Amino acid sequence: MTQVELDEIKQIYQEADLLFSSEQVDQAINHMAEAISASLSEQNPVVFCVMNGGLVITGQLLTRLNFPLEASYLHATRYRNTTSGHSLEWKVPPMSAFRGRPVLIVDDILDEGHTLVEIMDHCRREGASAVYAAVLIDKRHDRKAQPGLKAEFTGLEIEDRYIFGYGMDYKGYWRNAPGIFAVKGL
Ligand SMILES: O=P(O)(O)OC[C@H]1O[C@H](OP(=O)(O)OP(=O)(O)O)[C@H](O)[C@@H]1O
Ligand SMILES: Nc1nc2[nH]cnc2c(=O)[nH]1
Repeated sequence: MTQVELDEIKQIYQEADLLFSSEQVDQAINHMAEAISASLSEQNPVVFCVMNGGLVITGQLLTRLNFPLEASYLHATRYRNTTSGHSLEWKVPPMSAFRGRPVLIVDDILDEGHTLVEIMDHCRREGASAVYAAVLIDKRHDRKAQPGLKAEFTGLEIEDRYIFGYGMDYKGYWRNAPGIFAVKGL
């Protein structure tokens, strides 16, 4: 990456709109953890982090889930560090056995939802006894892969803008941003 490109990355952060502070996100994650615990604490689930974007929300959720579960990951990408979606590319299939067990898929964002639908279908085909999804963010628009598509557990809803922070990237950067930010003009 050139200095000019790195300067653009810094400028994106400086000019971005803060949609949710880290305190607000923290509260939302607490609520998600309570709802997930109420549904799954007796189910012995396998929890899959969807890399890369799911990294932060999965880590922050896991320490709030105080019941027996196994944590693992899978890696699928549709945006490939750009700001528009393509077909889903599987980089790593689910890395733990889950046949006959409930599965919880954890990701940062349900945007159009093609990513989650494909991952959940895959888990069902491979024999999960039930498949649940938890997403930190649900984006409000009418381009969902299926009308009315929702995750079982959702942290926050946002307007239809391109966002970064808490695992979500801008051109591969700012997954570490401590809040949910919208890119100026997008
Ligand atoms: O609902 P959709 O429109 O399918 O988009 C949501 C997906 O897009 C992002 O992943 P991305 O493909 O950018 O890969 P990443 O996890 O490496 O950022 C995000 O982490 C979700 O997995
Ligand atoms: N970083 C990021 N990734 C996404 N994947 C789908 N929608 C988005 C978004 O708004 N931001």
